[in-house]
Amino acid sequence: MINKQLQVLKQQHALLAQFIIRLSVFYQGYSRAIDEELQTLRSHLGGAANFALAQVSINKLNTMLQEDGGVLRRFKADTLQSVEGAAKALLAFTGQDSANPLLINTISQARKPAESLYDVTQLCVQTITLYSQATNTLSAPVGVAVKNHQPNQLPSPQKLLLALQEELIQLLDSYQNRQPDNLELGKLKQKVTQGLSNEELLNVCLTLLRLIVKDSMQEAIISGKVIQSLHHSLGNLHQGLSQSIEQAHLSFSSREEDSRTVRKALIKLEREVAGSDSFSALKTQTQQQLKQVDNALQKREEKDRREQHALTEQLEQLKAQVAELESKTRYYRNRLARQVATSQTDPLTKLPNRQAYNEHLRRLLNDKGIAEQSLCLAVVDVDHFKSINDKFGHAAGDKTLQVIGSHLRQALDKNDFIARWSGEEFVLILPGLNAKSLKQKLERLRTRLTELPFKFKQDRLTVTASFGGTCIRHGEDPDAVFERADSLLYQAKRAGRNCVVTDKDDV
Ligand SMILES: Nc1nc2c(ncn2[C@@H]2O[C@H](COP(=O)(O)OP(=O)(O)OP(=O)(O)O)[C@@H](O)[C@H]2O)c(=O)[nH]1
Repeated sequence: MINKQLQVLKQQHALLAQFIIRLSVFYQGYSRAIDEELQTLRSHLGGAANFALAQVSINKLNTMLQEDGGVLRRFKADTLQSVEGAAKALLAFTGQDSANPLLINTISQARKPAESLYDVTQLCVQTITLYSQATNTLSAPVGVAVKNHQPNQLPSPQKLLLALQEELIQLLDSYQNRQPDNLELGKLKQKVTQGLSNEELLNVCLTLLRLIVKDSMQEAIISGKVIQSLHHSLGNLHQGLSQSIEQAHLSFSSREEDSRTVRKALIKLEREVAGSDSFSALKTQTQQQLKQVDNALQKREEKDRREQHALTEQLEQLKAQVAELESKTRYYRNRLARQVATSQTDPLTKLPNRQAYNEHLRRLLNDKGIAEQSLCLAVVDVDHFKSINDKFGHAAGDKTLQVIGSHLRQALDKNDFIARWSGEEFVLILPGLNAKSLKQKLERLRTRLTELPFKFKQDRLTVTASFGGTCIRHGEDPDAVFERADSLLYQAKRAGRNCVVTDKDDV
């Protein structure tokens, strides 16, 4: 019986020793004091076991674990709070899509009390993953960064870089349009579209800036020359006119002088007639005086002829100078008109650009007649456009944009306005519509677009677009209207694309 009891005790002792070894392995490295105490306990229980000392050691361990339990609970709560804070900061800083399941899961888990340390560790790992996703997105080259369509939730640095990229492409396009043989511009555009690191992007900005400065200097020199030449022509014209006026004065004085001579001869004749008593003497004197008058009149006639000739010549000269001036101002006016047209036209699609859109909308809003009727705005964005570029090349993408742009323009009414906003995005200004007719009109445009027969290499493809449309409210800021239309477009994208979302739609 005692043997059996001894046997059981030995087994329990071995089990306890094994448990303590496992516990030591588990806790190894957690706390030096606990590590050492567990080692002491193991030595008390090994060989000829000393249970009294083992009990002392167990009591010490008990107290240590109790204290550590409290520390651990506080640590767990603090860590959960930090994880939640970090996830929220991540959301606010990078504007990560709030629909990101990992982010939502992390925030909601961090709000609950953790069951174990493993939960906390897992949460920390999740948060680190989110951070690394965010830093990857932020440091991705601009061209390959995925465009987030929710305008208000775009990560700000990324939003900035995308906007910069779009601006650069537009600028490069307009310069390429003016300087089609400039190979450097072509290369720069290719680089920007393919995606650049921040440093490369800065270099492109710098190159473009130099180009713009050079161009403006040239423009200034040309304008200076034109103004100088206009000034010169005006000077000539002024001189010619002054000469004509001076000539007219001289001619007037000389005419007066001649008239005086004739008048004198006539008075003299009159006196001689009155004082003469001999008919033959009177005849002789009269003949002499008349000869003098005739001479004076002949001289006058001759002078008149000369003056007439000089005047005609001067007038011819003035006419030529005025014609030259006219042609110079016409040239300069046309040049300016061309510059304005170029600066307001998108070089790829030949549609009005963003600047033209801003001016057109401002004009409409200031025009009382139009402002009183309903004015609507729509933003159109080609769906999955990137995949066209990726599959068929950038040139095919360009062609697609040209076809879509010209198709949309043709499908619009006379008073409607279309501009290329940027990339694959167009903006429409549609007067005289209400919410219902706006929706119908956009639906018609959307359907007609899907019917366009696109052929890429051998593939026949349907290209679709998403539409966001809204009516301008009285006195509303144009930027706010655009933002609203853009966020409706975003809803259309989220609803699966190839659809129209207007103000009162529930998606
Ligand atoms: N060929 C060409 N591509 C352009 C031009 N401007 C912008 N892009 C490209 O258009 C693509 C737009 O891609 P995303 O913003 O991801 O949009 P998407 O692929 O249309 O997708 P969703 O809008 O979400 O349906 C980017 O790859 C740009 O590089 C351009 O003038 N010509």
